[in-house]
Amino acid sequence: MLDLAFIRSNPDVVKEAARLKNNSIDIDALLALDQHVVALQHEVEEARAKQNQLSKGIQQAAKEKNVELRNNLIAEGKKLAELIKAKEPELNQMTEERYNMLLLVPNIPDPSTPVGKDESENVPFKYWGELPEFGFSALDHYDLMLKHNLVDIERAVKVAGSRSYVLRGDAARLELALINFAMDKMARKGFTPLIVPSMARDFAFVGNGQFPKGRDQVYELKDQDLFLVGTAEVSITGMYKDEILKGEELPLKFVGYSPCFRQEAGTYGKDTRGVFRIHQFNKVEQYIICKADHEESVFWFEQLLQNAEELIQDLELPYRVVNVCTGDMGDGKVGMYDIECWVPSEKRYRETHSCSYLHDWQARRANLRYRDEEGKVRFVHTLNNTAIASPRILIPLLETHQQADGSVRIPEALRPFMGGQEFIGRP
Ligand SMILES: Nc1ncnc2c1ncn2[C@@H]1O[C@H](COS(=O)(=O)NC(=O)[C@@H](N)CO)[C@@H](O)[C@H]1O
Repeated sequence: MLDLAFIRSNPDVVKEAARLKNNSIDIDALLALDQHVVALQHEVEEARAKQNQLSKGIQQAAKEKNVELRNNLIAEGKKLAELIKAKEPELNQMTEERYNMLLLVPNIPDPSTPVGKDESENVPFKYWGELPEFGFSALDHYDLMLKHNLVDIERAVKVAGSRSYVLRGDAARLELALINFAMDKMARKGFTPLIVPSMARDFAFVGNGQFPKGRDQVYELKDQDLFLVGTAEVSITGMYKDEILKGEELPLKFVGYSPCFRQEAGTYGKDTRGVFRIHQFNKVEQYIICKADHEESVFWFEQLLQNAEELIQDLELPYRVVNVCTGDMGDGKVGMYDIECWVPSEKRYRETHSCSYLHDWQARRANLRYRDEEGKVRFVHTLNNTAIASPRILIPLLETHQQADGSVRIPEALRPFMGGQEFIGRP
């Protein structure tokens, strides 16, 4: 959410941001509604102030035994009370309507964000790693998993329906190893490990930006104010709601693990092979709460990217980084980098990480604040990036490290988390 004062004084900037982000919000309608609310608020406050004066007048008249004046003033007070009674419900209803519209206003993209209509216009700006030349007919991730009995989709579908899977044997161990590997590396970088709830209340989804838009991607628990998170980001954003953090304790640096749940509405028929796009997966999330300063946010934005790059380089996976364009980045972002790992079977890069900075757009929605060095209470800035998401990362990992004999080499960095094991599929 943007500051209403900012929208009032920069309507064209906000309209341009909405246009660039394919966001259909009507800023003129919002500002007209806002003017209506302000006028009505003023009317009700005026009436209230008059009422206070009147009650003083009534007391004074009573003291002076001036019955006629007292009766007139009481009658006037009654008229004011009726006016307030009539206007208040309308004021509350329009204030709610204005708030709901404010939730739909996108953040302003940084000038360095490429302008584009969709992901085809994201701009790759960094490549790392030699693309693998196999010299044998390489298998895709699903065939590799079937070959080594590492997955059971049929039985998972029996239990949980489409886009579900069972990881078996070394794939199950590999996923746990990757989670541990990521949590361990990030903890050594001073990020506080968290294991957060995968169920969260409505306010956490509104605060994070998943509600109201994107609600169709979220599983709801029947008859409770509880929903399944699609990312630990939602739970962490909700944790500090309404608190006032001390400036000196910022930045808060978290590495949060949680199972993640997504309806994947609108992706019917897309990425249906294997475990690329599923309803439930596990993710280790980097999350920063920092002071409200653009340079500080940009610093952490680059840090979060670098952390993820280090993790991927440790896994010896060729990748590229793309600067996500305005049409693909979503409402809340100021800037966004996706990391895409090379998937040999598809001969293209596929997304494995997503890194964003949002200034105070989430903080304003979730009421996340801090007291700055001047003692002023301000909204914080928030940022997030994937550290590891599995089984998505298993796809480039298994394919890239497959050997001629069909076994898969486990990267050095991962071996300590796999009991020192060097291969999958070798005795
Ligand atoms: N339906 C899905 N199935 C498997 N993996 C997924 C799915 N949705 C997202 N992911 C993985 O989770 C990563 C982060 O998801 S994201 O929506 O892009 N971004 C976030 O959730 C942010 N909180 C940063 O992690 C993706 O890059 C991808 O690796």
